[in-house]
Amino acid sequence: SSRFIPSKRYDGVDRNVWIEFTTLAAECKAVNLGQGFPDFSPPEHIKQALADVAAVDSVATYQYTRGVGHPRLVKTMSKLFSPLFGIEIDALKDILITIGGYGALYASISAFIEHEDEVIIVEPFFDCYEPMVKIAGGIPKFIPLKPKSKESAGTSAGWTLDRDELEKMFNKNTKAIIINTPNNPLGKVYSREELELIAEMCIKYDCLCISDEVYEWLLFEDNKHVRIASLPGMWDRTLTIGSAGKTFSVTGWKLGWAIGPSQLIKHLQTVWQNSVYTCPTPLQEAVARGFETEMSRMGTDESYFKILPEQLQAKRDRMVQVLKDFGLKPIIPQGGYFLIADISSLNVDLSDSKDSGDAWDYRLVKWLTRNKKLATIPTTAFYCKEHRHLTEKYIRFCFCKEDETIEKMEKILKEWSKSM
Ligand SMILES: Cc1ncc(COP(=O)(O)O)c(CNOCC(=O)O)c1O
Repeated sequence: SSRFIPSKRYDGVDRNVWIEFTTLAAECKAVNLGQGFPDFSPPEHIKQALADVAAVDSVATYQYTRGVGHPRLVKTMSKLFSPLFGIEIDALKDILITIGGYGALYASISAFIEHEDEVIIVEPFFDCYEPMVKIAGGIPKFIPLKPKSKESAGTSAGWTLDRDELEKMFNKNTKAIIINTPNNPLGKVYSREELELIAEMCIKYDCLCISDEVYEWLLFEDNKHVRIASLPGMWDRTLTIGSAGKTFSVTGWKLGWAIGPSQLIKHLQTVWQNSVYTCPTPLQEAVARGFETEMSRMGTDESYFKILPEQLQAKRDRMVQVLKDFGLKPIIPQGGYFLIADISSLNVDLSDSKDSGDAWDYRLVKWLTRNKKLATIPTTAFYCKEHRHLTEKYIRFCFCKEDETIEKMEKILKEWSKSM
């Protein structure tokens, strides 16, 4: 009956690109280069850690643990991350453990964004930032990364923010800016200089920085991950988002965190104790042991934080070659799980009326999934409506996949090029 009218705060955020395209990929039994999850196994030690935890019938791992973070996990994380942030991280006050990076984004935005607060979102952006800001009553303001020239368009490093354009976004109503490095879907890794510019604006306009760093270990070539929270004047105004899923290739464990100063984190802890309250104990215990193992092998050839990026870089290069051989123009990513490719050379007849209202890339991705059994993700999902024209001719590929999966993609494209 019309009596049960849903709360207005969720108006307009019902459509979700992950549900739409993951469902379609499954229905079509397509090769899934869409949703960002590894189709290969996690490192032995993290699997063993969960097995060890499950094998011991102890109250400590089958019942509730500390609501805002399992003691063993936050203690290990404060040891691991303090030198990386260049500050003494208090295990109990400066960390909130959440349900995935999503949960940390939700807690950060819910804790600090309210009616009429403006939040600057750098595009392309991980799609949940916009609805989370709107649900909190905030006003998202979008600024796109852009290639300065045709040549620089070919790598994610070439897509940058213009200083004047960025400064124009800030005003007295600006409450926060959300950045993501390494970026999804572009694969851009912000340089220290680029982060210093953003830091300068945050300090000048006295606003928060939410820095989504879930791909913090996945950098290629000699790219270095710079944590904006470690820059002068930024620790006190930055919430850094992390993900165990992306750190240990266990996306299904859905465990993440926010790291920041206690005067900010205490408000995220308030959001958490009034919403989800606590996260799964066994997974937190397993991730704690995973971090302990990695700390004991940091910087060695056995470090997963060395092995995984090397594996992904090789997969990236393989996929780039396959796409170039097929006449597409991939943007070479500096880090992360993804790349976007200019597919305007594909003159596919998309007169399929079913999806006529959608952007071109939405229709093309549906066509590819249905007709070529190749699942990808449209990049306009990572842009606001007004800026969709900037990347309507790009689609996103995930290369965090088994070599066999990339070979299947190669086969499909080779078959296709024969019939062209
Ligand atoms: C930038 C970013 N932040 C946060 C998250 C969420 O992390 P978690 O899975 O830990 O909640 C993700 C996970 N993305 O996976 C979906 C996809 O892009 O295919 C992410 O990419």
